[in-house]
Amino acid sequence: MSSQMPVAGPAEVRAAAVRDLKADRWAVVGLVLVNGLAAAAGLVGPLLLGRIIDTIQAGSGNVLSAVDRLAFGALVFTVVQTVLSWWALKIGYRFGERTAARVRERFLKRTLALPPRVADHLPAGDLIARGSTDASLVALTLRSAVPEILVAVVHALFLIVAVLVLDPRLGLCGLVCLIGVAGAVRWYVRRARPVYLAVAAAGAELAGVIASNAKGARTIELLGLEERRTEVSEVGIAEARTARLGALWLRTVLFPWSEIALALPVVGVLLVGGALYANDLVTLGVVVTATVYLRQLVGPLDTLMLWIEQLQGAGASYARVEGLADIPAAEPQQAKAVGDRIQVDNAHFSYTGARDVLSGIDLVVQPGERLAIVGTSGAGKSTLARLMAGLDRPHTGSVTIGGTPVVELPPDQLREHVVLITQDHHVFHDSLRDNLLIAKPTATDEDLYGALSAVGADWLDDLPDGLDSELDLDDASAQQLSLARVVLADPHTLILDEATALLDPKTARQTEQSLAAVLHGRTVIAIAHRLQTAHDADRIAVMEAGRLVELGTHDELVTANGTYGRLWRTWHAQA
Ligand SMILES: Nc1ncnc2c1ncn2[C@@H]1O[C@H](COP(=O)(O)OP(=O)(O)OP(=O)(O)O)[C@@H](O)[C@H]1O
Repeated sequence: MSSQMPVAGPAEVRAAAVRDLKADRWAVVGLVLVNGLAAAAGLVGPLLLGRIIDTIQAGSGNVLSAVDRLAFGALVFTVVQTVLSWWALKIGYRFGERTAARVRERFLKRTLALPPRVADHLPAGDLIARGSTDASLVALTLRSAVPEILVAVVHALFLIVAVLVLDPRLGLCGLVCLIGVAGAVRWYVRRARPVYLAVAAAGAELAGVIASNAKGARTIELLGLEERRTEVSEVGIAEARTARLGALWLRTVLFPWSEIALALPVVGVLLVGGALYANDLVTLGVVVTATVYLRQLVGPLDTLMLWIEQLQGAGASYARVEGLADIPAAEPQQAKAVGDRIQVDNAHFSYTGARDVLSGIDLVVQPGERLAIVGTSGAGKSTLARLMAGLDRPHTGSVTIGGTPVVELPPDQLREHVVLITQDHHVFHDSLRDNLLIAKPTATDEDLYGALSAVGADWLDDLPDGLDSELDLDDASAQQLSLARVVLADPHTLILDEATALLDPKTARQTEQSLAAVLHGRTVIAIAHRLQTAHDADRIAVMEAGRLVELGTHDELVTANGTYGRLWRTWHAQA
C-alpha cells in the first residue's frame, strides 16, 4: 500500500520555505531585530550578578548601596527583556498565521486547478490527509517554529559570544563541550526524513481505508465484505503503528542523549573555571557569570532540539503539501463544440498503463437517440461512459462532441453538452439556492423553482426558509437535487450509470419518476442493468472485455442471435 501522489524533494521544500519567508520579509526582519534586542537585554542580568559577587568579595567602599544599584539595574533589564520577548512573539505569531493561510490557500488553489480526469484518480485518503493533517502541521510549525527558532538562535548566539568575550578560555571550554549536542542532532537528522515520510504516508493510507469503508458501508453490508474490510483496516493500522514506532525510537535516543549533552558545558566551565580561580587567573564573578550564561544556554538549545525533532515531521508534511505542485494543473480550455453528435473513434483506454480496459471502440450517438449499453461486469461500460462525459481522455483515438474533443471543452461548456448521472451526487453544506446555482450561476429564483418542480421535489414546501434553507436531505431527495441541477444545466446528452442501482425500492421508484422528467427531449446513453431498459432503447451497444462486440436495434440483435440475443432469450425464458 503506497501513496501514488508525488512528494517534493528537500530542495523544493527549502525553496518553498524561503519563498514563504520572503513573502513576509519585513515581519522576519522585525522578528530578528526585536529578538536581538531582547537577547542583548538578557545578557545584562548575569553580568551585573557577577559584578555584585566581585563587589561583595572586594568589600571596599559603600558595598550595600553599590549592590542595590546593581540589583536594580538587573531588575530593569529583566523587565525590558520580558517586554521585548513578548513583542517579538507577537510579531512572530502574526507572521505565522499569515504564512499558514498562504500555504493553505496555495494547496486549495492547486487542488482546484487539477483537471477532473487527474483529480478523480488521486487517492482520496492521501489528498484528504495532505489538505488537513499535513497542511495543519505545516501551518502550526510556521506559526510557532519560525518565531521560537529565531528567538532561540539569537539568544544562543548572544550567550555564546558573551561567554567568549567575558573570558575566551571559559568560552572555548563551553564550545568544546557542546560537541555532544551537535553529534546528537546530526545522528537524528540523518535518519528522520524517511521515517517521518513513512509516518505521513501510512497515516494517509489508513485515512483512505477508513474513508472508503465509510463511503462504501452499504456495499460492504450488501456483499458481506465486513471481514475482508476489517482485515484491510487492520493491515493499515499495523502499518501506521510500525511507522510511528520507528519515529518514537528515534526520539527515545535523541532526547536522553541531548539532555546529557546539554549539561556538559556547565560542568566543563565549573571545572575549568574552578581551576583558573584557584590559581588566581580569573575572578569568582567571571566564573559565576560564565556559568549562568552557559546554564541559560540550556533553554534556547532545548527549544532548538525540540524544534529540530518537530521540524522533521513538519518537513515531511511540507514535502507532501508541496508535492501537489508536481501534478500538472488544468490548462485553460478555449474549445467550442458545434453540434450535438457524440462520436467515439478507435478509442483505447487504460487506468494503469498496463492493460487496456477499452480497445478500439467506434461509436456514433445521434442527437435525440436513446442508446443502451449492456455487458457483463468489468466489460468497460462505466469507463466508456466516463470517456463520453469528458472525465477521462482516451490514450489512443478520440471522443468528440460536435467535432471537438470532449476533454478540451471548458467545464461550463461541457456541462451544457453532456452530464453523467451516477449515485455519486453531493449536497454541499450550504443553502438550497447555492447548491443549485453550481449548475447555472445565472439562474433566477424562478428557474430554480422550475427545476425543482420538474423533478418532483415536493419537500421544498417543508423547508423553513425556502431556497435559503440549509440542507439535510435523504438519498432520494439528494438525487432529486442533483437532477434539478441537470435540468438547470440543460445538457443535450445525459449518460446514466447506476443512477438507481443501489437505492432501496421505494427510493429507486421516486428517483426513476424524477429521472423520466429529466430525460425528456434529450439524447440518453444508459448503462442498462435490466434488459427491459435495453429493449426500450433505440439501439443497444453490447460490450465484452473492453470491446464493442454488437451494435443495433433490439430486433436486429435478437435476429442476429449473438451475445445479446442469447442474453435476451435466457432472460425472457426466466421471466
Ligand atoms: N479506477 C480504476 N482503476 C483501475 N482499474 C479500474 C478502475 N475502474 C475500473 N477499472 C477496471 O476497468 C475494467 C472496466 O471497468 P468498468 O467499471 O468500466 O466496467 P463495467 O462494465 O462498468 O463494470 P460494472 O458493470 O461492474 O460496473 C475492470 O476490469 C475494472 O476492474
